[in-house]
Amino acid sequence: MDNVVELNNVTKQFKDFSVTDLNLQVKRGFVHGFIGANGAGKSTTIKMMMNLLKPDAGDVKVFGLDYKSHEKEIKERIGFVYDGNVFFEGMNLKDIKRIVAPAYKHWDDDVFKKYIDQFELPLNKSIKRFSKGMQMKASLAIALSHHAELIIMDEPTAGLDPIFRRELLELLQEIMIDGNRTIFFSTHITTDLDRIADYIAFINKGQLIFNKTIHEVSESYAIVKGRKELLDRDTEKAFVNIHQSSVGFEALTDDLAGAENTFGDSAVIERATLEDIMYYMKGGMQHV
Ligand SMILES: Nc1ncnc2c1ncn2[C@@H]1O[C@H](COP(=O)(O)OP(=O)(O)OP(=O)(O)O)[C@@H](O)[C@H]1O
Repeated sequence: MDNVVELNNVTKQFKDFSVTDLNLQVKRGFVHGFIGANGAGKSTTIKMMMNLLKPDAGDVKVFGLDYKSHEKEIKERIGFVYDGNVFFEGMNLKDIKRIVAPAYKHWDDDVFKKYIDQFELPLNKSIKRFSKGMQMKASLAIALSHHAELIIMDEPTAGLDPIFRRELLELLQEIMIDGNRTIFFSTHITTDLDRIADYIAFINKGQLIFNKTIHEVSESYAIVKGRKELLDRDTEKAFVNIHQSSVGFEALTDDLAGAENTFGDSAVIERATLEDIMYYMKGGMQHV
């Protein structure tokens, strides 16, 4: 199984924040969700994947190639989707197509037309008058029209209404059917991932906490709830983080089987959602 993206020991240092020694592989043919709280380093990481930001150390490989000698080839094979000012402000989709199409070897006018119709996008309206959802659709239509093998999206569902969010997720599922495409997208709306992601990478304060299949995540992480007496030096080792009250505790474990062994029926053990994991990982020891 080959990796379409490989980040090896990647570090980027800003004044008050750093992404540190990041190792991340994205496998071909899967939907990979990238989660983390606000400011965790998702956009910074994605920008390094896109060569919009240079790492201070480590290396980035996309399709097994590096940007130094293969930038054009890599960019041709990636569709980068985000809602910001992707295009020149005053332009409409017709103008943009005229400029963008010749830049891609595999541009397909029929596919472009198909998505413009499907997304009900006006060709003659200035992009700056598009809503957030329309900008996202326009950006996605372009990525799909040049047959991008890897679609990278930075927060594609943020700020979208629930109906369009669901439509977008369905569309992403549809475009995965041929088996050769890969989607990597960041989000903090973790419920989106339950629907479509195969892999989840979780970044916290600039450090990668895990990169696992969604199945592995649900087989390893759990919330344990019980009486305070159950906690001692040994049993506490099972937990990533514990929230205590005067009588009881709730804690996150990354070793579901171990916790079941330790606590048996004396505690309530529930599968942890991605939101639970993000929440418990955010701080140090806390009290409820
Ligand atoms: N060019 C820059 N110079 C200095 N600091 C930066 C720069 N870009 C990002 N940062 C800082 O890096 C941190 C991580 O930002 P980043 O945008 O990667 O987070 P994020 O996980 O994408 O967050 P969000 O979900 O809020 O978009 C933030 O504290 C941000 O202020």
